[in-house]
Amino acid sequence: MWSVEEARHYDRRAQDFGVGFLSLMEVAGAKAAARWVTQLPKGRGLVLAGPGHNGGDALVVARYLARDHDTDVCFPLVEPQFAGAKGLKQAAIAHGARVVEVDDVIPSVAHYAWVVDGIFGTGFHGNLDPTVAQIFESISAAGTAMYVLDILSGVDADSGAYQGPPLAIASTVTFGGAKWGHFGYPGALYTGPLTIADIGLEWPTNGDGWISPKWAYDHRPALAVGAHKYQRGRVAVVGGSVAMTGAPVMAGMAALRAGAGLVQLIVPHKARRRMAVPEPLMVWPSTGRGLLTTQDLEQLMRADVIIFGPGMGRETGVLALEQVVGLGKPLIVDADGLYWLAKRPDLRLPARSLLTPHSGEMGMLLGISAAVVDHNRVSAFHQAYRRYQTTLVLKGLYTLTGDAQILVNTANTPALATAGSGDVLSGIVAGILASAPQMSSAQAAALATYVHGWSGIHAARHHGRSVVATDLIECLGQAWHSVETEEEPPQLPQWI
Ligand SMILES: NC(=O)C1=CN([C@@H]2O[C@H](COP(=O)(O)OP(=O)(O)OC[C@H]3O[C@@H](n4cnc5c(N)ncnc54)[C@H](OP(=O)(O)O)[C@@H]3O)[C@@H](O)[C@H]2O)[C@@H](O)CC1
Ligand SMILES: [K+]
Repeated sequence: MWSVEEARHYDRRAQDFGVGFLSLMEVAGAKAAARWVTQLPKGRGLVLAGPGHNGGDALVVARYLARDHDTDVCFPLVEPQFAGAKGLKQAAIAHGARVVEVDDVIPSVAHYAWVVDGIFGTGFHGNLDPTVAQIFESISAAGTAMYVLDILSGVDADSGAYQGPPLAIASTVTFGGAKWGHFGYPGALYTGPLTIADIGLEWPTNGDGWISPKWAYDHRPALAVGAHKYQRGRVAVVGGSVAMTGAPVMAGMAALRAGAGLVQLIVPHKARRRMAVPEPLMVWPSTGRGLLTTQDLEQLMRADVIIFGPGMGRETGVLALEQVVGLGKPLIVDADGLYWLAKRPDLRLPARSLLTPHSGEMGMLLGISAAVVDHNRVSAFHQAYRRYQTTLVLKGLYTLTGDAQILVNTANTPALATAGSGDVLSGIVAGILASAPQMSSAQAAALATYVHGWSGIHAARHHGRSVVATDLIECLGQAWHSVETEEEPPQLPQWI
């Protein structure tokens, strides 16, 4: 995973070794063209080439595609200026590409069967140029399939910010490494299936990346053979309120299915009376009214991992949070627990703890809006890590997990955006942490997020658009199977 600065760094390193940018561009363009040549829709296509190196990639692509497809090339701004660009243009023409004027293209964009976007890549900054915006509006209206070089023009490659119209992206081929913008908002919506072309640059060493099937397989905890339920790890869920009785139950059931040997819910006694508790869960009604009693704390001392927050509500909680932190057990602060933590950012969480916010809760933790979080999720993540010094899971279309190093979850599906889904996730993390004492919270966070995503994928296969959170719990067995068999999630980026 690369920032723009890192992409430039590896680019410069290649030049230092004497690998010129024209050779890099040639490999990049040739690999992108090879990826697309057999999958392009039938009919004449348009290659849009910008003023920089992204435009150079586009000229290489045009040369390869023109041999099999009717290919027009248009320069919406100016032709690429770098040394050698004229030659690339002439070569594309010699292979059959036709250069067309932008004024002729704008009214006729709808006639093209496909469009290659090589206007801007990592060098984009500021606002989308009006001419480009106009072309994109026409492509958007026509719904034409777009094939993107590196990253969609107008998307900030570091954050994923994008102001242009919605476009149908058939494929993105990026070079050397994926960029954060491919997984940000709304950039992730305009990436489509992502392919990373190895163009001979060095491998990134920053440790950021995504969760691959092999990573998940290698990190799955082994079931302790012959262990009894106490040895498989004990989870306590502190949460629930009269209005929200389901959340701790879902977290608890998910923890069991994720590997915990025993799960106990610690809920207000008034809430207990309204709860339907499945048999495998134990319940401890608390009479503490916002403060945990000595007996509650005795119960909690027996747990290996504590989840704090599901269904807790926002009437009381800050004192109980202080008490739970004081126990020194690995703590998963979720849902309303995060609301209370935001009021006490000075609290230092015990080792192996983690926070599982969505954008809104992350905003609360940082004192900013959800929109500001989503504007640059990676930056918000780093900021929260600096402030709370603990492992984080920032939930979303592409969930980010980790600490100083971030892993992106690739087993994601829109089906996960349903009430209770977060409770299931915190249960899975707790189940993994409790049953695998050797595992770090960052590893458990990544694995849990991946398993949760797979549950969503399986649940969506069974229930289509009607997935509810309890389906995610039902599908956990299949999710673990996908981990065991190293199945590839549908959105996994591919290397070529
Ligand atoms: N990493 C690697 O090793 C490899 C990278 N490769 C490729 O290089 C790409 C990066 O190339 P790049 O640096 O030339 O930047 P690119 O995105 O083409 O655009 C810069 C041009 O756009 C202009 N411009 C910017 N914003 C604008 C705006 N709002 N409105 C109008 N104009 C605007 C900007 O103008 P300026 O900032 O100078 O004013 C400049 O002229 C990368 O994405 C990949 O495709 C491959 O070749 C293989 C090796
Ligand atoms: K592009």
